[in-house]
Amino acid sequence: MLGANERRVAVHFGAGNIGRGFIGQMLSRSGFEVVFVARNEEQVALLKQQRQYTVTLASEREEEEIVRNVTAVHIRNAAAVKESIAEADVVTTAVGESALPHIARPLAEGIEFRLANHERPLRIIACENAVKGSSKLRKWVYSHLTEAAKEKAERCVVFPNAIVDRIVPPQIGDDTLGVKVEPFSEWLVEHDHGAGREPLSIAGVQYVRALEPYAERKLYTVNAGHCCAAYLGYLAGYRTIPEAMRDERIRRAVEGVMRETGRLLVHRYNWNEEEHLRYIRKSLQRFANPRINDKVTRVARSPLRKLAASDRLVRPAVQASALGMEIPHLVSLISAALLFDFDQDPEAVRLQSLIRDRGVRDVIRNHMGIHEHHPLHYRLTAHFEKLREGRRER
Ligand SMILES: NC(=O)C1=CN([C@@H]2O[C@H](COP(=O)(O)OP(=O)(O)OC[C@H]3O[C@@H](n4cnc5c(N)ncnc54)[C@H](O)[C@@H]3O)[C@@H](O)[C@H]2O)C=CC1
Ligand SMILES: O=P(O)(O)OC[C@H]1O[C@](O)(CO)[C@@H](O)[C@@H]1O
Repeated sequence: MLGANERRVAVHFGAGNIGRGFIGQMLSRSGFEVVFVARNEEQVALLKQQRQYTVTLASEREEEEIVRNVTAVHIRNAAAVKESIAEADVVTTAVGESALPHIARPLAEGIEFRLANHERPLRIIACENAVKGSSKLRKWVYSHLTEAAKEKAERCVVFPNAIVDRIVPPQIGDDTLGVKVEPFSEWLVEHDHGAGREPLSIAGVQYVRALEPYAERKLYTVNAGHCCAAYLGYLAGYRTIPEAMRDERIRRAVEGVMRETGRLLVHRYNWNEEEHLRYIRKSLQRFANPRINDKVTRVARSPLRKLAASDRLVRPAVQASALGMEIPHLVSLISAALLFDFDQDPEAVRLQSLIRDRGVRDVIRNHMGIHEHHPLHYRLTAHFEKLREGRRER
């Protein structure tokens, strides 16, 4: 892919599951030297020392790939972070949506340093489960830039939005850097007109002119369906997603949610129904993969983020309801999400304290943005109460 003396550098913020298990792997495959910016001291030391790690597929043959030409710098090593950004052709992130504001300052300092030296094009791609994650990151980064740097950045730095899809659960075992991942993967990036150049060639990346339909397809199908297995699985007492998916009642509910959002998507984008059904079936297969030991509490994590008006649950429910579509499975799923009370998840603890202190109607109105006069408000409240009662009686 590269000329003999050509060196290409990618800086990736967050050496976690998707960072090592997907983004780092693809960047390394494409011939980039990958510099992880991480906050875990042990990981930084190991990446610097070993310069490689192994990605194993959760498939029958458990194929392995060595991801080479990687290194790391600690997020607090400001000078090293700046220098890496100055050299980079692309910067990616997978730190979690809520951590984006925290990496904005080091990123902005790196951009200022870079722009003082040269104006080569730079792409910054947030690979988070977030609606328009790169645009949000751009706003935070710009809040730290001087006016002069902003002006230069307008000319040569772009923030194309992206979606990434691969199930990568937290890793178990002794290999601190190794990652086990599902065989499926998808990485879609908005075509970056901004810098006025050819999009950067990265293995596994598909460039699209309009990201929104794909983003909604992923959010409303894979993410909503996966959540359904997690929240219903949690209430039923299952530990892992594959265990929950073996419960026929839950499997049917997961499929029901994806069919409801599917009707909405097919209507909105005029898609071929059969093709979308194949996507749903593929998602069901992915969730049930017995080789992925994925805990229900991981997939259910951060319920306040997942219950936000713009996210995977409320947004399709409100859109479908506006079109007069029946959505009983989505209503059950959202009600189950409101009952997620895992005490090691800070957002679940906060959610439960909001419900306790202010009542569920307040959460539905103020957090989820569904007002009392909306038909969904009553249905959600009633279903939540029914589920809560059933749980008390058990
Ligand atoms: N794991 C998965 O299956 C998928 C995850 N995603 C998205 O990718 C993002 C990351 O998810 P995971 O990899 O699962 O989480 P993770 O917790 O394994 O990785 C996040 C990493 O970011 C690091 N981090 C957080 N704040 C930081 C900071 N200020 N500076 C430097 N590093 C920082 C953490 O130390 C951690 O290593 C999330 O937005 C998630 O929604 C998207 C698709 C699939
Ligand atoms: O829970 P989050 O942070 O949105 O991200 C993880 C989700 O994204 C996925 O990886 C799908 O790409 C699922 O594993 C999971 O539902």
